[in-house]
Amino acid sequence: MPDNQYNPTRPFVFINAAMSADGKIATIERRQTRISGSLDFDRMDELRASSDAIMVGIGTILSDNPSLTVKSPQRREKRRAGGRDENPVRIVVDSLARTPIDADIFKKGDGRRIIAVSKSAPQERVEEISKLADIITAGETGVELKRLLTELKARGINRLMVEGGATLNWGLISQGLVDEIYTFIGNIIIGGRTAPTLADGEGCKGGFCRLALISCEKLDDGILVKWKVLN
Ligand SMILES: NC(=O)c1ccc[n+]([C@@H]2O[C@H](COP(=O)([O-])OP(=O)(O)OC[C@H]3O[C@@H](n4cnc5c(N)ncnc54)[C@H](O)[C@@H]3O)[C@@H](O)[C@H]2O)c1
Ligand SMILES: Nc1nc(=O)c(N)c(NC[C@H](O)[C@H](O)[C@H](O)COP(=O)(O)O)[nH]1
Repeated sequence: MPDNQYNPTRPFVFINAAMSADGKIATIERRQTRISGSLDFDRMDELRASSDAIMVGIGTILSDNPSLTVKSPQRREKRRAGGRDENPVRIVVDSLARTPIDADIFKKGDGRRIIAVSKSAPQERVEEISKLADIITAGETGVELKRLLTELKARGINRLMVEGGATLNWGLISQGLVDEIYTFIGNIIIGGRTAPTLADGEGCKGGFCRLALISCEKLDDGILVKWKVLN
């Protein structure tokens, strides 16, 4: 799998997501729904194990409370044998430092965590979280994603997996900061006008983000589609 080590300013960035046949990644209540089958979860685990870091938005932490750990003991062992932590660095884009201190990303698994905040984050929350994670401050009110990625590259992160959600995906795609997108499309319809999709945010007003198809294959009871982002 390619790494854009030729890009000196940011890591190779790919988004991995599961969506329903109607393009939703969760319900209107933003409740997590099982879309993937076991083969897709295993593929996702391999992607986690092959990445230097995994990034999510605070919305995903608050609704799903993911641990973002590598599940397979063999894959964790392989990472350790290669001199790396058994889990990739876990990163939350969290402008106001709202990540709960009892979140599973802190409670489960070994490895480093980074919480990316803005200058508007309350100081006492930042201090509390800094006991559990490194803090990167980038931006005045929201996290400046381009600056954050530059900082991550400087810290040795060359391959970054993004696991949503809809707002963070949009932020990265709309700023031309994504190299590839992998979507598992499952055999359910979720529906709902306000249910999150792969990319929400403001939406394109002109100039759409163009993609080139890398591959498309049947997996579990759905399909896995891989795209290269042309920008
Ligand atoms: N099916 C899947 O593969 C999958 C994966 C992850 C999440 N989800 C779903 O996505 C939903 C969460 O998505 P969401 O859109 O509510 O939240 P999100 O996870 O995308 O987090 C968005 C938040 O990140 C913060 N942020 C700071 N700076 C930002 C910037 N520059 N750009 C974008 N965001 C920035 C903001 O507080 C923003 O509200 C949940 O329902 C979850 O279940 C599904
Ligand atoms: N790939 C994927 N398929 C799904 O069917 C689904 N519902 C999610 N939802 C996103 C969720 O936030 C995480 O991807 C993990 O599924 C959480 O579990 P972890 O404790 O981190 O392993 N993701």
